[in-house]
Amino acid sequence: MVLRVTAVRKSFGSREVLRGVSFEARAGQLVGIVGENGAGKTTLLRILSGDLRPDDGRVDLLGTRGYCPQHPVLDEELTMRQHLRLFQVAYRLPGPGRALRLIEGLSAAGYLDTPVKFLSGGTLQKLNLVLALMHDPDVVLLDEPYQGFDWETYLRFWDLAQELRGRGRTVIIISHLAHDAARLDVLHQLHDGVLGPSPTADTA
Ligand SMILES: Nc1ncnc2c1ncn2[C@@H]1O[C@H](COP(=O)(O)OP(=O)(O)OP(=O)(O)O)[C@@H](O)[C@H]1O
Repeated sequence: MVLRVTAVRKSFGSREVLRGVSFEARAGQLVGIVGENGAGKTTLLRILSGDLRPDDGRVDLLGTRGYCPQHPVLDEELTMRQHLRLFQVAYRLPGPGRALRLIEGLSAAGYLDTPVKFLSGGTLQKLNLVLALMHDPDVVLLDEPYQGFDWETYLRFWDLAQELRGRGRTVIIISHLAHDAARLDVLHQLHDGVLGPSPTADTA
């Protein structure tokens, strides 16, 4: 098991958002987590990424992780290429090759030298996604990764997800839409602070 989440609890003040979330994911699995607005999906993903500590419970994760947050954390003044360089150093990668191939695959190479403040929402999201994938992590945590993508890019995203899966990566995708169920191996629904099978999932 690459990822094991056991009885994770998290409250904000008196609001109990996660009330004992448990699930497991294997290498080469595409796992979806859906739930209504405010259900706690982002909170759960932040805990999996190590960005937020749970009040109780544990997360066991083998290998490296890549996190694509819902709201990109980028420097407005820097270009795409400068961001890739910063993350290349942070991840200790020998070169930008994989990042540039990902950018190319998402049809964003034309914006490499554009400062982030001038990028469209969809292009910004492409950069956000590439920063999570460029070190080819074992576990990929994606918070609504295709928001703002046009249809072509949305399809390319799913090709990319399948490619990661084929190479044994574990991909956790948060969405508030259940219509991607058929593309996933497992679909969980976060409801009332716990995970259950989604009523629309038939692929588990
Ligand atoms: N840092 C925080 N401080 C206080 N409350 C928070 C904090 N982060 C999240 N919450 C609350 O926790 C609840 C779950 O929020 P979260 O963002 O995890 O939901 P979500 O399922 O991702 O929602 P959406 O689909 O709208 O993105 C919400 O009621 C939110 O207001």
